[in-house]
Amino acid sequence: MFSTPHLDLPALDAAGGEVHLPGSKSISNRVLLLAALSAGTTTVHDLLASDDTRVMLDALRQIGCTVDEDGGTTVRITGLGGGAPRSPAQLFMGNAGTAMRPLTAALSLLGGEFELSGVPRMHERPIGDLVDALRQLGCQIDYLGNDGYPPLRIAHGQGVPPLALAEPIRVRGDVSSQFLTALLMALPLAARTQAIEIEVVGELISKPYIAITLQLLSRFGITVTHQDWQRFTIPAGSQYRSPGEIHVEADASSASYFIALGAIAAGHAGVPEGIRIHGVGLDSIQGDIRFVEAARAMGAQVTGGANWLHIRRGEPGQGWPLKAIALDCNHIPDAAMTLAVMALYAEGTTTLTNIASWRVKETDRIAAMATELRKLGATVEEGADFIRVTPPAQLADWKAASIHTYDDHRVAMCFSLAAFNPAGLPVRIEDPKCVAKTFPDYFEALFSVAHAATERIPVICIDGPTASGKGTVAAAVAQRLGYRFLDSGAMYRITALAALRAGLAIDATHESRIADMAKTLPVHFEGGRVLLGQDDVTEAIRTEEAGMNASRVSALPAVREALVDLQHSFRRLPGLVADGRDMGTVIFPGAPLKVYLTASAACRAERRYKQLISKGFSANIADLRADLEARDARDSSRSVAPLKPAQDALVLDNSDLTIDEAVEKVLAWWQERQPFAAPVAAQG
Ligand SMILES: Nc1ncnc2c1ncn2[C@@H]1O[C@H](COP(=O)(O)OP(=O)(O)OP(=O)(O)O)[C@@H](O)[C@H]1O
Ligand SMILES: Nc1ccn([C@@H]2O[C@H](COP(=O)(O)O)[C@@H](O)[C@H]2O)c(=O)n1
Repeated sequence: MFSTPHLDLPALDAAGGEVHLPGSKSISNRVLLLAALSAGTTTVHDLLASDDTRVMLDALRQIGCTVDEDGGTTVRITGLGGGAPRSPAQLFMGNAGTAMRPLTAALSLLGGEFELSGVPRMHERPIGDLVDALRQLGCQIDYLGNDGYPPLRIAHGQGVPPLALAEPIRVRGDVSSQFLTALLMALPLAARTQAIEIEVVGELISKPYIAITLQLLSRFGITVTHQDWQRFTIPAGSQYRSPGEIHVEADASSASYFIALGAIAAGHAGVPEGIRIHGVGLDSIQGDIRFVEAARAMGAQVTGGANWLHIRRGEPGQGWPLKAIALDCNHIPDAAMTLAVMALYAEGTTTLTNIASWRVKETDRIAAMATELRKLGATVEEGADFIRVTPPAQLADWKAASIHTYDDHRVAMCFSLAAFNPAGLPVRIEDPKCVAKTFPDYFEALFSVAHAATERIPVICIDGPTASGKGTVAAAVAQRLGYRFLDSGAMYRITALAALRAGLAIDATHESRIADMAKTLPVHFEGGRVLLGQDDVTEAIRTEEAGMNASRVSALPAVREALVDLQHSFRRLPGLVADGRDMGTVIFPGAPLKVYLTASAACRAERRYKQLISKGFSANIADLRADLEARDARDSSRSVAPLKPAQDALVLDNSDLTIDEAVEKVLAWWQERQPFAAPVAAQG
C-alpha cells in the first residue's frame, strides 16, 4: 500500500494483463456478522483484508467471538450461537457503514451495553431511520452526540426488553439500504417462535445490496421472502446455521476500475490484449456487476464467465472514443462513480441520475466528484441527485490536477483513471492510503497492468562521492514519493563479490568474463536483503573492502556496459530514485531532476566511521578518509562514466545539513518541477 502524502501518476498510455481482485467489502462484512451470530465455526475464505473488515473483526472479538486469522485471507469465526455477547463494550467502527449499521441492530437484539462510535465522518452519516425502527420494537438506544447520528449507546444491560413484533417493523428505504440490511440480519434472532414482517417506507434504493443480504442469509439457514421489495418476511423458527465454509467473491465495485481501464486504455506490444479480471464474473451476486452493462453502453467490449471478465477497448469509431450515456444509477451506486470518470473519455455529455445516496457516503460524493472533475478541465453540473459531465473540449483544456480524495477510497481509485488523459498530463492522488478501506493494494494492481512511455516515468538521480549520504537520502526521497529505489553501487559490489568468489581477479585481463557474469547475475532484492542466488550477501557487500573492490570492477568498461539494462529495468511505475556515480550523466541522462550530493572529506570520513562503529565494525577515521579519497580519485579519473556532476545537476553540499534537511531540499526541488501546486493540509 502507498502510505505517502500523495502519489503522482505519470501520464499512462496503455494497459494489458491480469488482475486478481480482493474480496467484496459488502459480502465480507455481512458474512463475518452472520458467522458471529451462528453456532459453531465458519471458515471464511478470500475475505477482504481492509480497514472496514478490520473494524468488524475487532468488534466481533470484543463481544466474545473467537476469531482466528491465518495472516492471509482466511479467517475462522466461532459464533455466539444464541449466547450472550460480552458486555459492556466500546466498539470503534471507523468509517465502516457495513459494520456500524448491522452491528447496531444485531447488538440491540442480543442484549448488553454497548457504545458504538467512529471517525468524525461516521458521526455525520445518518443512522436515525434504523434507530427509529429499533426503538419502534422497544429497544433502548441513546444518541451520544447529535440526534440521528453515531455515536450511540445500546442500553440493554438488563437484557433485551420485550419486543413489539406483532406489527410490521417499518423502516425507511430511500436513504440507505443498509438500514434494511441491518434489520434483516438482526431480526432472525427474534424470530424463533413467530414470523416477523418488515415494511419498507419509501422507494427502496440499492436493491442489489438487499439481494446480496438475502442470498447470504439463505447460506446461513434463513429464508426471507419479499413482496416487490417493499415487505419482507422472516419465517418463524429462524435459527442461524453456519455453512461451515464460505468463499467471498471478489469485489464487483473494485472491478469497475479495471473494467473502465480496459475500456479506455489502448493495448501495447508485449502484453496480452485487454484486461482480464479474476474472482468476479457475470454470475456475481453483487449488484455492481451490472456496471458491465453501463461500460458496454459506453463502448467497452466485455466478455466473461462465472468468475472472470475480459475487457477490451472498442475499435476507433466503434466504442472508442467512448459514448456518452444517460443512466439511472440506482442499481450501481458505488460503481457509478467510475462512470463519472469514464465520461472524461466520452464524446458528449454523460448524465448520471438517481444518485442522491452519494451525498451520505464516505463524503458528499456528488460534490467531491464535481469539484475534482472540474480540476481536470471537465464541465460539470451537479444537482441533489445527479451529476452531468462534459469532457474538456480540446487537448489544451485538460489540466494537471492534484486530486483531493476526502478520505474516500472510491474517489482515489476512480480518479487514477484520469492519468490516461490524451494531453499526457500527470495526475496527483492525495492521501492514496485511503484505498485501504476496500483495496489496500489498488495502486500496485494498477501499476501491474498499466503502461507509461519510459520517458514519462520520472527518475530522480542522486550522484556523488563516497559516503556523501546518497543512499540514505535517495532511499528516504523514494519512500516519501512512493517511488522505487535503485542503489546502483550495490550492482558493482555484487559483481565484484561474484567475480572474486568465482576466482577471477578484478583486472583488465578478466574484463570480458566478469562482464559476462554481470549480465546474468542471479541477484534478487527482497525486503531490504540482497540475495546472490540462494546466498544472502547483504552484509558481505557492505564492507569497506567490498566498496573498494566495487570501485575496481566499475572501472572496467565492459562491466559497466553489462549492467546498463539491469539498471534501466528499475525505471518502472510510478517512478524511480536512483543513487550512484553516473545516474545523471550516463544511465538516465534525460532525468528531470539530477542532484549531485557532496560533503567535505572530513565530514564523510566521520559519517562512515560512525556508520561502521554502529554496525560493530572496528574502524579508524584517518584510514577511512584515505580510503574514500582513493576511491573517489579512482571513480573520478576512470575513462568511462567518471564520477562528476551532470551538467544540469543541482549541487547540494550537505556537510552542515541533517539527513532530514537534505531530504526536504531534494523534495522541494522535485516539487518545483511538478505542474501541481504544493500539497496543502488535508481538508474534510
Ligand atoms: N546529512 C546527512 N545526509 C546523509 N547522510 C548522512 C548525513 N549525516 C549523516 N549521514 C550518515 O552518513 C552515512 C553514509 O551515508 P550513505 O551510506 O547513505 O552514503 P553513500 O553516499 O550512499 O555512501 P556510498 O557511496 O558508500 O554508497 C550514513 O550512516 C548516514 O546515516
Ligand atoms: N553508478 C555507480 C555506482 C557505483 N559505482 C562504483 O561502485 C562503488 C561502490 O558504490 P557505493 O555507492 O555502493 O559505495 C563506487 O565506489 C563506484 O566505484 C559506480 O561506478 N557507478
